[in-house]
Amino acid sequence: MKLGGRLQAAIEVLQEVEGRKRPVAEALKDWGRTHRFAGSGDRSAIGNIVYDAMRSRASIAWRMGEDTPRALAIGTLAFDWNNSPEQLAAAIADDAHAPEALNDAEVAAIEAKSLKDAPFWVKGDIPEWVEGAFLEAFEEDAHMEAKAFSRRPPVDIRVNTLKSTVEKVQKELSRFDPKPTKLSKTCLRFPAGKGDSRQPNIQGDPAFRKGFYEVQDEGSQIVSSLIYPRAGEQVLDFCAGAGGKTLAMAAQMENKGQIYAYDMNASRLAPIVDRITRAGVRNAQTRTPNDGALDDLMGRMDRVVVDAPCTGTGTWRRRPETKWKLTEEQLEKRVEEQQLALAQARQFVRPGGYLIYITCSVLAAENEDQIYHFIANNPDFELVSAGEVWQDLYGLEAPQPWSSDMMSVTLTPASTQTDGFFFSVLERHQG
Ligand SMILES: C[S@@+](CC[C@H](N)C(=O)[O-])C[C@H]1O[C@@H](n2cnc3c(N)ncnc32)[C@H](O)[C@@H]1O
Repeated sequence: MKLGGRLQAAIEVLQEVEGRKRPVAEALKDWGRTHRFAGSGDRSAIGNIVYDAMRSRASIAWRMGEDTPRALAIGTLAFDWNNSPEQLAAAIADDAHAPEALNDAEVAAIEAKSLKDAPFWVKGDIPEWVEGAFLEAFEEDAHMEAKAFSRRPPVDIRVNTLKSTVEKVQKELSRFDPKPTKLSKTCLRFPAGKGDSRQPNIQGDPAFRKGFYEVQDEGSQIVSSLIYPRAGEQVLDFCAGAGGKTLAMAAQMENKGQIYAYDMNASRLAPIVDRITRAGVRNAQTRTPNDGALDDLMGRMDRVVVDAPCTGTGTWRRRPETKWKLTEEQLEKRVEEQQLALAQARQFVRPGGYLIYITCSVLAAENEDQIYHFIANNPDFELVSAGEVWQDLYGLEAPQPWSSDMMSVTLTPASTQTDGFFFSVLERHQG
C-alpha cells in the first residue's frame, strides 16, 4: 500500500474508534482481518497514524479546525510526520485507494500550523478537565510534562536475572540494537521510531520463550526495585494482576523467601501461572480470591504491595485513546477502590513491616492525597521517605523523579523517560 491508501485506512480505523468507542488495538486488528491484502508493514504504518492521531488529538483538532477522523489523520501526517500540503496532495493523487483530495480549508489549516492562542490543555494534549491537576502538580514544568505524554513510547524489556544477564540478552537481540537505560539496571530499550517505522517483534524471539526477559516499561521496573524486597522476606502482592511486579520482585529476591500473588479478580491473575513457570520463579505462589484465602498471612508480611487500580494516566503514551475517554466519575470510582484496597491490605503488614502504595497515574487525587488520607485514618502507619531509597539505588547523577517533598516518588515521561508512576512506602509501627 502507498501513503494515500494507508491514510484512508487510518481514517476508517479512527471512525471505528470514535464512532463505536472501540479500543485502537481491537479496531486495528479487525481492519487487518477484513483487508487481507495489507501486509504487516502496512498494518504497522496504519497503526502508527492512528496512535499518533490519538496522542495529539486536541492539538491536531485545534489546528485543523475540526475533530473528525479525516482531520485527525491528515493532521497527523502533516504536523507529526512533517508532510507538506504538496506532498499530501501528491500522495492522494497518486493512489486509487486514497481519500478525497485536500480541500482549501485543509490546506490553509496545514499551512497556518499555529497553536499560539490555544489553551493549555490543547497545547499539552491532555483532557480539558485534567488541566488544573497538571498545572497544580507540575507548576512551571506542566507544559513539558503534559506534552511528553503525547510522544511515542519506546519498548522496554526487563532482563530476567534468574535466567540471563543484560549483556547476554543485548547480544541475543543485537539485530534490533537495544540499549541499556539510565536508571533500571535490568532494562534494555528499543527506542520509539518516527513516521512509519516498525517496532521489533521481541516476543517472537526464542529468548523470550525461554524466559530470559519480559516486556515491561522501565518505570514499572523502577518501582519494583524501590519496593526493595530482600531475599528471604515474606511479601504479599495484593493487587498482582498478571504479575508484572511479582516476577520482578522474585528476581530481586533471588528466588528466596515467598511472594504471595493475590488479586480480587481471578481472571486477571490467570496468566501469572505460565509467566512464573517461563521465568523460572520458584518463590511465588498464587492465592485466588475465596473466603479466607489470605487468613494465614494476617499480620505476618514484611512487605505488602498495593499496585492499585487507577486511571492509568501514566500509560497515556501507550493507550492514548484512554486519555480522551477518562471521566471525573471514573476518577472518583478509582479513588474509592484505592481506599478500599489500602484498608484491606494494611491488616497483613507485620509490626515494623511496610505497606507499599503504587499507581500508574500522575494525578494527586490518586497519589499524595490517598496517602495523606490513609495516614490520617491509620495512626499506626507512618510515611517513610521513598526519596531516600531512590538516592540509595540511583544516586544524584541519574535523572531525578518528580517529588513534592522527597517522601514519595513520581516518575513521568519528561523527568525519567518512563511511563508515569507514583510510589510511596508506609511503615507500620512496632507493637
Ligand atoms: C494496576 S493492576 C495490577 C498490575 C500488576 N501488579 C502488574 O504489575 O502487572 C490493579 C489490580 O488490582 C486489582 N484490585 C483492585 N482492587 C482490589 C482489591 N481490593 N483487592 C485485591 N485486588 C484488587 C484489580 O483486579 C487489578 O488486577
